[in-house]
Amino acid sequence: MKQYLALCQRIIDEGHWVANERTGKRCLTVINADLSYDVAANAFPLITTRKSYWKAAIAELLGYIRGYRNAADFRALGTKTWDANANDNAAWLANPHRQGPDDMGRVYGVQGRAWAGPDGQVIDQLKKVVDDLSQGKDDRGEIITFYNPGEFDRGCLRPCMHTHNFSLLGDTLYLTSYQRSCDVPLGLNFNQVQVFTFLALMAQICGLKPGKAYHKIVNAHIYEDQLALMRDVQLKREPFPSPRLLINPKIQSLQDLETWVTLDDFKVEGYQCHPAIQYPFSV
Ligand SMILES: Nc1nc(=O)c2c([nH]1)NC[C@@H]1CN(c3ccc(C(=O)N[C@@H](CCC(=O)O)C(=O)O)cc3)CN21
Ligand SMILES: O=c1ccn([C@H]2C[C@H](O)[C@@H](COP(=O)(O)O)O2)c(=O)[nH]1
Repeated sequence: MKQYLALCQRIIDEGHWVANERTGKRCLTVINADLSYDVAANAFPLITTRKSYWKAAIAELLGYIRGYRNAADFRALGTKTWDANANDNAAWLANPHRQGPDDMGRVYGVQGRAWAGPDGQVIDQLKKVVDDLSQGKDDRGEIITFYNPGEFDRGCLRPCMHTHNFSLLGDTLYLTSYQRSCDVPLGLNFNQVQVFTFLALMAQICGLKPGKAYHKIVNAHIYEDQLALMRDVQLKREPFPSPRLLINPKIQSLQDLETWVTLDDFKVEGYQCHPAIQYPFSV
């Protein structure tokens, strides 16, 4: 939690104002942030200086793991976070590749599970990594990347957290995740949960111990209409200790994640937080 607050404070102290054409808003911006999470110690990086809707963040992760491309499927899992990008973005609504209401296009999970190869083959990046790690193998290329410039025109948004690189040292699993663009008040609250949970889940289904997760962010920003709430409300609060994440131990395979797992299989223990803050969301 301290590293999150330190990043927010750094943006306020050192940030540069950058105009963003896509949203029409200005963002207070810094370049480069390195966060890390101790998954071995189960220090779940939930924001405590406001109420965090962590279940929605895990629902997003589950949707990516399942290769979903439709905001309705994400809603069925328990999150509305893709509704606006799928349905309220003028450029995407006018895009001939959009397949009707709620379609997000070939984003995140589609690239992770069904990357289109040059000869028509479908490449399942996640399954390759799970199969290798389950056999104790790390070929130094255990990478799942959603970043496919050849198909940017087929999706509603370019992936923000775009690459997850797993590593093995003995029977301990590590994760390094890369993010090109980060909405620190809203997105990072979710992305921290996702990096942590992705490592915890992969270790569990591959029969490994979780180690540390490293989260590398390039452009970290606060939108102009979020700034006062962050500076004058959230940053004035004292953080509480980290809670713990409990994952149903019956989750034992990728197939389990694809078929029966729901948000009821995740619990948070010891979460103490300050009241909710509603930050404006930019589409
Ligand atoms: N501008 C922007 N910021 C983002 O963080 C973001 C995007 N766009 N587009 C794609 C996804 C969608 N994400 C989202 C979307 C909405 C919330 C949000 O509204 N969160 C609220 C309430 C969540 C709830 O009630 O479930 C929050 O207070 O955290 C968070 C992340 C993250 N990504
Ligand atoms: O997982 C996510 C997804 C999105 N974001 C934020 C980062 C930016 O504020 C917007 C995306 O806009 P771009 O113009 O494509 O950079 O969404 C996030 O923080 N986390």
